[in-house]
Amino acid sequence: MAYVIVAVLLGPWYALVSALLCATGLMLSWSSPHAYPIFIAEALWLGFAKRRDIYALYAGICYWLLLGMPLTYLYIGQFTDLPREHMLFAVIKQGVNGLIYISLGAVAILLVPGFWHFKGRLKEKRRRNFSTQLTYIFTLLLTSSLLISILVSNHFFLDKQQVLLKQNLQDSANHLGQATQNYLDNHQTVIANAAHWLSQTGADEALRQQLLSGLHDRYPSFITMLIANRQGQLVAASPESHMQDVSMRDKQYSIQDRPYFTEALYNRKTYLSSVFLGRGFGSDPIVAISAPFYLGGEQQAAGIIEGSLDVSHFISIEKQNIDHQQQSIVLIDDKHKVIYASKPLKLAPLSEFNYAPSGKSYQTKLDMLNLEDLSRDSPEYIFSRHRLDNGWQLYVLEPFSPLLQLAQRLYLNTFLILIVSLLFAFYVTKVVSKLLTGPLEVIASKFNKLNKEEIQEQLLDEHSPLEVFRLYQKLVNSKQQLLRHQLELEEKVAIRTHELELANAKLKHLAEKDSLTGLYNRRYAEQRFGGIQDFCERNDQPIAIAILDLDLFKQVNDNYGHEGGDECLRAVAELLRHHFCRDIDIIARYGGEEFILILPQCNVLNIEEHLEKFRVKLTQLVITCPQGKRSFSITTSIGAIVASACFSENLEDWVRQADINLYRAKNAGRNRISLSILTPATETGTQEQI
Ligand SMILES: Nc1nc2c(ncn2[C@@H]2O[C@H](COP(=O)(O)OP(=O)(O)OP(=O)(O)O)[C@@H](O)[C@H]2O)c(=O)[nH]1
Repeated sequence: MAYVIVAVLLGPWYALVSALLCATGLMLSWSSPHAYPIFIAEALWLGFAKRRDIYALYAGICYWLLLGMPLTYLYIGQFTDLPREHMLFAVIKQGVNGLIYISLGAVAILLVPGFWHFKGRLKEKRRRNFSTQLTYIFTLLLTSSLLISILVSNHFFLDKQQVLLKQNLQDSANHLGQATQNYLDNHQTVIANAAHWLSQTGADEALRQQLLSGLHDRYPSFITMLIANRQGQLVAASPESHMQDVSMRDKQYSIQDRPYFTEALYNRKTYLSSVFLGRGFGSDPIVAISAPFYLGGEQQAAGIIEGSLDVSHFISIEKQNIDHQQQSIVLIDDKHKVIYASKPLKLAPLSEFNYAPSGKSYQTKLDMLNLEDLSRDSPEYIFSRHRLDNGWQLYVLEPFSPLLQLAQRLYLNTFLILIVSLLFAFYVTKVVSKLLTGPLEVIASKFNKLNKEEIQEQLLDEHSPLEVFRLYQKLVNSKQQLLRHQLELEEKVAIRTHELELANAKLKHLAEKDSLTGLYNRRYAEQRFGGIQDFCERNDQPIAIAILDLDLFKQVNDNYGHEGGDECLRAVAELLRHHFCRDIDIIARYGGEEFILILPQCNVLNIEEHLEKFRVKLTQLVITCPQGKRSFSITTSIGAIVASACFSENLEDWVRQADINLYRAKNAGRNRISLSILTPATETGTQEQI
């Protein structure tokens, strides 16, 4: 968890250091270096995944499936003694463990305040959509809670199974141990009673044989029985045929060297031997029970009676364990030699009972052993033992593999449940996020192009959450208000624009026109002349410029007042507008009682006539003074020139020439026209007047 958190918060290189420390700790605790490659690779993987802004859990799942589990498999196969059939389990367990600590680390990161997050080397953070975020959080919580709950319940279940198993084994060991004890005690009592009976009945050999055969019939667990005298010579045997076999084979046959003989005779007690191979009557593994008998009140024993227990008869003990058929038993004597062992164990009687303690690789408190040397494929057993009064031990063994298989099944189920749950989580989250974000997306897309009519329509269906519906209503209200404001604004702008246009027109009028006469002013005439001259020059056309100066205007003012003068100026202007009515002509008030006419593209031949007509019209014009209703007329002197447009681009040059003519006209007696047509020769300096 430590290096998962470091990888996500601080990036791959800090994670590498952290994983080194963590793996060292694990190595010291497990004495296994496998943590180094697996966890260092994992830390780097998670760190680099973070740089690509991949969620830790998704990166972790990929790591364990693609690298972590294969690496674990290789490691277990190469460097451990784990039986092959448990490898898959170990690999899955490691993968599940990996997912647990990654998901816990990822949950912890969710709780870490934002300012701890390392952003220095991070590539630009992608903005994730709601569905992706929801899927991750849902998957993370599901994975961590599911894994923890399943593993905790598995743990308790397996723990309970182990306790039950241990208890069963203990019960079986106690029960079967007690049964073995009773079995031995019974047979020892039989031999002791027989010895007592021999002591009572005296030395009649025929009677002894009869007793022995009768006893043997009643206790078939004895494979053979015998009675020997103090010298170790047989006096009776059962089956009786053994007696003839022995006497025929060796007249001097004696059992003096047998422990069951010496122990019983000299120590004068009922004796139970360890397991040994019989000789004389056969060569079966047997346990001898012997007891001394006495004759005629002698202190010394007169001989012994002995019964050889057939060790295979201990199967009767095993049969008592009918309820636990999976359990096996091993009965060993005080020298650790096998007296009896259940068939599946394949332990021969008299073999050394060697076993190695095992189970270190499993987290279990059960007592476990391995019957052979701890090698890969040797079966492991859980065991319990019972010590008998004579030092013998009864082991009850149960194979460990069913419990292990149960644990494996649980882990495999956990793994499968996890995968199914993840798929389910993806599906559910998609549905949920669609339920949540669908209406928002509809609102977002529709509001983009929403107009007033569309707002009235109901866009959201009845499944949309209340909060989203309220948001929708607020947006609709806002949009309606906005549209209202927009309309009001548009109206205001239209009014303002109209006012502005009027003001502009007024300004333009003021800037271009003469307020008294309504004609263009001098400034306008000067501005326009450049364009007109340029146009005519390119088309090689002449321009006529005429300056009109009203004659003796001062007298008009004097005689009729300024109102009369102004009215006169307005009347002249009106007449000018009517007479020079071509669109391209420019008529402007040049100053005081002076007017200028700019007449482009004029006909040189009839321009004078045109001016003359105006002059005559003016003389005929009757001007009525607004005050006093007196009428008068006026004349004008006109100085004009006609020249090619290339004469000059400055109006002043043209006006200067026209002024000269005006001066001439004034001097010549006023009310006349003085016109010059400037030819190229005259344009350079001299004038030619026509
Ligand atoms: N009423 C009125 N008089 C103006 C206006 N502008 C100039 N005047 C007068 O026009 C008169 C021009 O007189 P002058 O320049 O002496 O010339 P004139 O009396 O016309 O004599 P000649 O030009 O030599 O024929 C002056 O008395 C100016 O006051 C105007 O806008 N209105």
